[in-house]
Amino acid sequence: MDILQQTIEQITQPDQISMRAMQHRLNQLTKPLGSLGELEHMAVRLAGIQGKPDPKLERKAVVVMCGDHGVTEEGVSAYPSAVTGLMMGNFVRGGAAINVLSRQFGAEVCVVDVGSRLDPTPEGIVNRKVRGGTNNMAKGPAMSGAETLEAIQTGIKTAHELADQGIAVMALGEMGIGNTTPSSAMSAVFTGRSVSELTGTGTGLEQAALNAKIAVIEKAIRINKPDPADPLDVIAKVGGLEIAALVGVILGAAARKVAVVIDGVITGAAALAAFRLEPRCKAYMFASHLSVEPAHRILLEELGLRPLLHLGMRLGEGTGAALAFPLMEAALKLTDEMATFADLGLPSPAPEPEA
Ligand SMILES: Cc1cc2ncn([C@H]3O[C@H](COP(=O)(O)O)[C@@H](O)[C@H]3O)c2cc1C
Ligand SMILES: O=C(O)c1cccnc1
Repeated sequence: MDILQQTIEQITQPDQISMRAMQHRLNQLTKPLGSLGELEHMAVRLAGIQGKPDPKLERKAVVVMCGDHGVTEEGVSAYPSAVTGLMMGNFVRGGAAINVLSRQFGAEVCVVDVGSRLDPTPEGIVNRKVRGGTNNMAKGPAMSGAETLEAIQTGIKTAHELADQGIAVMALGEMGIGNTTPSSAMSAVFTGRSVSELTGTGTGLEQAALNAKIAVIEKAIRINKPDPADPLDVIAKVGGLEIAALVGVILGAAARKVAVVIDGVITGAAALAAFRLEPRCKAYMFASHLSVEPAHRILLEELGLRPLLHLGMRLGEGTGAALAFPLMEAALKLTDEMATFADLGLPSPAPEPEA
């Protein structure tokens, strides 16, 4: 059996008993029932994911998957393809936005080269290059089926390595100039919505260039005919290497009972692909923020996930996802440190959980 199938079969439902225990604890705390809103849902979900009534987030990581895109030759990004490699150097030196946020929140940054054009892969970046960039999807499939599987396996392997190191939550990030194009294409194929409704300006295209980007995506879907019912076919034909690797990270993390935080539209497209491969992985996903890219809202709706933050961000790298770390930590700290009604000598306002 291949690694992908094995991983999918390892994904189970979160632990209901731990979730009930956490909900019971929340109900005893000195606050009106349910008044901590999403923070309460997060605490309950983390208990279920970790299978413990007192979940912990001692170690956190941001996984930044990097890949280049052949479709950039169609002028779909406001920036040249070489910026992918330049930013990879920036990640190593600690100067990118994601480095700053990770330092602030005490998270590790794991940068993986799955498919950049940069050669050699700089020291400090995990070299798991499947190939140096995809083919131009406006002319044919972005990748072969074998390359897609290899990139997904890279993500699974990365998730296992991080889980082995004791990482309790993985924020998903990516770097790949042009990658809002495959993300919109995948979103259109998976949801059946129109490309024009889903596609945004990415790094900042002008209106004429946005119209051209929409036409390129429509052409890629027309000529490749990805099968909406076959997520691997969709990723191969109109996806990307780093997007495939992110699908692997999500499935691998879910198999290891580790929470994953979705970032913007690119990680969102990977999340919907992972969900279509195995719906049970959704129980391990958290949505961090709502990106400016129009497809992101549709992707999160399709997944049934509510974003925690609305900051008008459109950066990627895992920056929105990292911002969820302090909120998750706040949720758990509240459940650990708040007094209960019993501490005040008052009766509990909530019924005991069922045995
Ligand atoms: C300097 C710079 C840093 C970035 N960090 C993330 N992205 C983001 O922008 C790219 C996607 O947008 P598009 O599809 O329009 O190219 C991805 O690399 C994404 O991570 C960046 C883009 C730039 C220019
Ligand atoms: O939604 C995102 O994360 C995003 C949007 C534009 C460009 N890069 C990333």
